[in-house]
Amino acid sequence: MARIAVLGSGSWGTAIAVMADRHGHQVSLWSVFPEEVDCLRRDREHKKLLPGVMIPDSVRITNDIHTAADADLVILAVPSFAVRSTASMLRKVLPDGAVVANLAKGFEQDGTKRLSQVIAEELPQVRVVVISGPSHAEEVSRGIPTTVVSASHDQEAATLVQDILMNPDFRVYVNPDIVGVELGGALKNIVALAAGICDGMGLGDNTKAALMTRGLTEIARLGVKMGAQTETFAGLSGIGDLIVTCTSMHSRNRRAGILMGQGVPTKEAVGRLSTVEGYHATYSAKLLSEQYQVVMPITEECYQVLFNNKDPQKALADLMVRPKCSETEHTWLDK
Ligand SMILES: NC(=O)C1=CN([C@@H]2O[C@H](COP(=O)(O)OP(=O)(O)OC[C@H]3O[C@@H](n4cnc5c(N)ncnc54)[C@H](O)[C@@H]3O)[C@@H](O)[C@H]2O)C=CC1
Ligand SMILES: O=C(CO)COP(=O)(O)O
Repeated sequence: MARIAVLGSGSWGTAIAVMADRHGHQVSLWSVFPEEVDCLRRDREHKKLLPGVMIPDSVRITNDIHTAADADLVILAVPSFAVRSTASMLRKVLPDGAVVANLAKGFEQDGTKRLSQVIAEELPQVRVVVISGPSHAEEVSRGIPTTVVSASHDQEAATLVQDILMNPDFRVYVNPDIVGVELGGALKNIVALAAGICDGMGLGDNTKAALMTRGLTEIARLGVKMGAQTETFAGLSGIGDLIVTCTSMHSRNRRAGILMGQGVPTKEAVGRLSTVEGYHATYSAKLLSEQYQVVMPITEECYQVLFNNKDPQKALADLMVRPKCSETEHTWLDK
């Protein structure tokens, strides 16, 4: 039995808390919002973000960040925009060597920092782990078999997360390639948005398969330039998460894309869902593609659609008539 502090009580935080409690751990679930804590304590259910999943009485719901102080494992489950502010609240709370596992998939908002870098800046005393992979909260909370990756520069910390969280419904692999695992999780959301747009436009399976495949190619191209291992993108946090997010109706990124493909303006579509990380990730990925001089045509077209009001039909047409190239040629336009 481990003491686990889950910070962030949206759909993913609640799902992980419920799963860990089911497997005998002592779990606390924290929210920065007193109103959210009140609702969760009253209903024992997150009616808005994870309806139908009861939170057992054994999960301690709290607004006190100090509950994280003596946890064996601290899990950050807030959206990427809130990772820095939440981590900074922990600065005086967590002891040296504490293990902090991040669940958010994205970048620092309006910037290019990976979230593990943000956490390390705010919490230099802790060991940072990233948990990523195909794992919709709606399924994990119900015990549907799921696999994820635990990645860290500190193998002992990655293995501790594996030891604590792994159970017969939730299989955890370790991977030392934190850069690749983190980038796969953050960048697949852009492709999921694009896949949703294609679905909303009524396009076919061929188009979606092409987007997913070429999307992964450009994710890996950027990732390798940033120091990731190519093989990681063929794993759970790469193609695995890309598949689930581009095909599942649980995905908020895909659902926002579907609305956009049906003609709903970008801001309205994104605003209708609770957290659409792909919107912000597109902005960050565009900056990264420029910084690392990597050609990312799907990201570029997504950026134009999301931030410059480009018609998705025109974006797709422009992708189809790009200059001829070889499928395996990765650097044909790189400087
Ligand atoms: N929902 C899912 O199935 C999965 C989500 N993720 C990632 O987990 C992260 C969190 O996503 P969800 O739980 O789905 O979001 P959500 O929209 O369901 O929940 C958001 C929660 O974050 C917290 N929060 C919001 N603003 C905050 C702030 N300023 N400071 C501190 N806490 C704040 C609140 O507790 C809120 O309920 C995202 O990066 C997402 O990509 C990753 C894998 C699966
Ligand atoms: O990352 C996820 C599943 O692995 C969740 O995807 P969405 O944020 O699109 O819902």
